[in-house]
Amino acid sequence: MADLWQSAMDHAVAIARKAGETIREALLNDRKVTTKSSSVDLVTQTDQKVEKMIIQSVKERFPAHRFIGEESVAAGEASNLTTAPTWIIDPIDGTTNFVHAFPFVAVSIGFAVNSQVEFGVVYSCLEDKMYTARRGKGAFCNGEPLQVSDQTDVKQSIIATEFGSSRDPEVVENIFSSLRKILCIPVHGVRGAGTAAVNMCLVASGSVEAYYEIGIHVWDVAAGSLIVTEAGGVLMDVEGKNAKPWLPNTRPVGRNRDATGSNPVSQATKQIVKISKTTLIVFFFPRIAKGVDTTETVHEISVTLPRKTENHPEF
Ligand SMILES: O=P(O)(O)O[C@H]1[C@H](O)[C@@H](O)[C@H](O)[C@@H](O)[C@@H]1O
Ligand SMILES: [Mg+2]
Repeated sequence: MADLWQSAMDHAVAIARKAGETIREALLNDRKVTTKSSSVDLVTQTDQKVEKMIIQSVKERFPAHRFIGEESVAAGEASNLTTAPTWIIDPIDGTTNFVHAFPFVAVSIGFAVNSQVEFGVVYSCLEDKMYTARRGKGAFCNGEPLQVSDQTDVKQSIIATEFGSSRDPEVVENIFSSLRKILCIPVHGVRGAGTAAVNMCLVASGSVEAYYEIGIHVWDVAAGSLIVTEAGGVLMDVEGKNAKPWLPNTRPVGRNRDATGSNPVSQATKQIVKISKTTLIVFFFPRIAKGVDTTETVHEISVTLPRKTENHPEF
């Protein structure tokens, strides 16, 4: 049977490549930087230009499709995922890298129908690496199949993470408290490419065993989530259930907090230490909405294990 979404996926790959060219050209010129939610949450005209270019081109080809784009949401558009075919776009994932010419910058395009990601495309444009995944058909980098690491000892692992763009002391404290616990497992190392999408592709490639981040958006992870799962990884929430990080507002953090009266980040870290004996991890803390304190809105943790399992271990 013909694949209903293959032509959309082909279009996503082509437009991501074109966007990458625009980004590479822009790197040769001055980059005008402004800020969004904080003084370290950067945006450039290239982010906006690339997003417009992608949306325009998709609209011409697929006029009924919908969009959630990082810069459109920043400009005031709603970030609602319905059952309709929806393109979830981060035109430049790793804007801070782009501003500083740090060499990991990605175009991330996820495509969801009925709240399920059908394909994901992450183009790491300075490395010229095109990561793709189609639901049920595997994950690839430049056409080569991807497989997550088969390492099962967290003490032999590299964990990827990012520090995010909040400098709120409580958020920073949470980040360091998690990091300290992870380093002291101990793990071989902690790394960060500066882009959530590339970090997830590094999990899919088996270059790092796990990735976690506090305060992430749907456009950062929509494409990467499918690339990870199609490469054999798993996304899990705090309770060890399959997480769907592309769905906003799945579980308010307030409940996690209220349940135990303690910080969800340290709870999560305890669980990681628990599960680290047999598994490796990715966990996210998606932000629910703009302008809401991350420490209050941390609501979900996803975990990636090196091997896909139907029944996740009990935590
Ligand atoms: O570069 P953008 O698209 O702003 O995405 C970044 C995200 O906002 C940060 O929280 C993360 O730390 C980065 O890894 C993302 O890539
Ligand atoms: Mg971005």
